[in-house]
Amino acid sequence: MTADVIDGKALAHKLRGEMTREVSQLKDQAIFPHLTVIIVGDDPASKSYVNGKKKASAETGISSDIIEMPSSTSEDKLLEKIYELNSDKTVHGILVQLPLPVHIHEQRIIEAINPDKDVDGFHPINIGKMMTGNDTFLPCTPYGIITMLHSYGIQLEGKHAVVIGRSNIVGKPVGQLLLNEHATVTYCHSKTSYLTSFTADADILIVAVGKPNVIRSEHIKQGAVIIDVGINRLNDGTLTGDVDFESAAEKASYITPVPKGVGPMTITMLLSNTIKAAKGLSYLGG
Ligand SMILES: Nc1nc(=O)c2c([nH]1)NC[C@@H]1CN(c3ccc(C(=O)N[C@@H](CCC(=O)O)C(=O)O)cc3)C=[N+]21
Repeated sequence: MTADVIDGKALAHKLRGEMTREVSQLKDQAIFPHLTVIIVGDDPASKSYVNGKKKASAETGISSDIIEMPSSTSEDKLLEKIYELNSDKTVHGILVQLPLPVHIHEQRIIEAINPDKDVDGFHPINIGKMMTGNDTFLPCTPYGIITMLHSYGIQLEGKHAVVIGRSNIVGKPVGQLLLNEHATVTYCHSKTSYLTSFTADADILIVAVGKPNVIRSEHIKQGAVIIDVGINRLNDGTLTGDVDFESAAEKASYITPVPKGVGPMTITMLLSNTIKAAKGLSYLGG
């Protein structure tokens, strides 16, 4: 068997086309969706992601601005900026690019963002709503993964979904969303013993480790769906995932590539959340 390749880029393109039409309708009602991205420091990878977000926003008719702050910025200074954006009625979405410099307490920053503008879906109020299955801003990468699976008609109900990785931005929330879709979910991580005993039973395998080639053909079940969330930049500049694509594709039924898999979907769901914010989702009003 050779897997069907899930084309995240093409799906992202299609969804962005639909969003472009929605944004233009909002503009007719004098609503101008606007996203503000804050980037602290000058990590080249972060800068490149932020530029991707700006470009995708512009293509969809969403205006955006990037606030660049030096890596020496104090936590108080960053909080002040967030409070200012929280009360700015022209700003619908606020995204603080992660990771932040070590002297800034990440959780304190996330909690300072108005949950109604939290287009990353990282605020504890929004995480709580996601966990209880209520309408909210879903974290972009997990939301993109679920959207991909739905769009390819992949059944989740009753399936064994195995998530490798337990970060707050990918592993934990993607497992929760799969559970909400009635999958049976197993979380694996760096301390898991006998990893292959779990991966070999996975109908759906989500790999979010951050190391190339951690999953290969021998880890997976015939016909499994493989979602590769890894983004690893090799010394020669090429981008690669966490999965050995060639060998895994021989056994899988579906597989996502890197690049052009999960990455473009992440940005697309950020745009979707920004549109939702502009339409005025209220965490009190529901
Ligand atoms: N507050 C916050 N929110 C985030 O959503 C967030 C973040 N911080 N920090 C970093 C990660 C990473 N991330 C990516 C988004 C798109 C691609 C993407 O589009 N990748 C392209 C390739 C891009 C390239 O070639 O560099 C692809 O996979 O095809 C990658 C990575 C969002 N993140």
